[in-house]
Amino acid sequence: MPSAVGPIFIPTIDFSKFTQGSVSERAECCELLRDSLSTHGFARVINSGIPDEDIDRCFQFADEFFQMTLDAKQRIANVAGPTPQRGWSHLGAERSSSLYSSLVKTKVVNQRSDSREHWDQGHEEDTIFPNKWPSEDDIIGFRPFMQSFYKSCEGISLQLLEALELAMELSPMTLQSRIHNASELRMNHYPPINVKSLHEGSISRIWPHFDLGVLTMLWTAGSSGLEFQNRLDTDGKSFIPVVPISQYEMILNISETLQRWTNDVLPAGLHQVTTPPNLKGASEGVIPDRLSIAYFCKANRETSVGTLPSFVHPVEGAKYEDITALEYHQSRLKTAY
Ligand SMILES: O=C(O)CCC(=O)C(=O)O
Ligand SMILES: [Fe+2]
Repeated sequence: MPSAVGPIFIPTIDFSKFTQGSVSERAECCELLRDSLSTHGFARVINSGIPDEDIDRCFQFADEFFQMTLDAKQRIANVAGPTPQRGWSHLGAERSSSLYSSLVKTKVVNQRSDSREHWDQGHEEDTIFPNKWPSEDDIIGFRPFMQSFYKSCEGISLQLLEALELAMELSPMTLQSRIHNASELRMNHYPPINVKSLHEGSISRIWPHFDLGVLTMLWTAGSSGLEFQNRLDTDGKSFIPVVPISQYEMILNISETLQRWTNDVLPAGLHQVTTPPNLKGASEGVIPDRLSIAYFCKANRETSVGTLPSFVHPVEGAKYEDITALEYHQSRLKTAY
């Protein structure tokens, strides 16, 4: 089912064709996924396999979480720095613009901040970087629900990787076997903001950036503002607004690790959250609150994020050196604080 995104058509991919379809539907789904991801850096997916009511519930919890008192949030504050993020990060804590400028080695534009607070959660069995849970008195039922939502996302992310392995004719488990315990679930809250403040240029909801992991699965409850770099544009300066066709649509993007593993065959999708299309030309007005949920499927910490043997170019070799995922993430994250 094609859907319009500005002048560019991005197919909406029905993932149930992969999980429940015939042999030919499965193959077609894998190809659509690979083509959308390799052309645009992202794909639009429906019927991901997460029940709609769980997505609704997760957004309700996100709403409750960010409405907790400042004290309750501060008790579970993330310690800013290069270690995997856990707990609550205050408005503007992470600077996505520095994350990007450090990668492409452009000069950091000072004072560019993100008008966003967020919550990060790791794998339950991660004893090195344990989760920081709010108390049951502050938010009832949050922990068991979020633990089970994380597990559902983990299962879907492995199915998506399996589909990519098939589409790219990789040996089974090439990608899946490299994922274990380091993925992260994030909830973002963007408070209401004046259009004027966004247009002025020092604040964005989130500045253009790449995610660090392998793949990101994102839900935005149908709200707009998310944009991906338009790669079909010759100077690469324009962005494609992504307005979901339903509140359950999942936006899938390629992140830095998969770009490295595939030696740039699947380049990461540059994205940002900014003024929604209907307010682009406005000089006045307030953009309402926005919530999003992102599951960052990440490589196992000890796994190399260097080019995988099957992607090493026969003449030019590997573009990306062997370095563990933990070292890589830490070197990247320290630029964002
Ligand atoms: O809120 C969104 O739509 C995108 C969030 C995002 O890019 C991120 O958390 O890395
Ligand atoms: Fe992102």
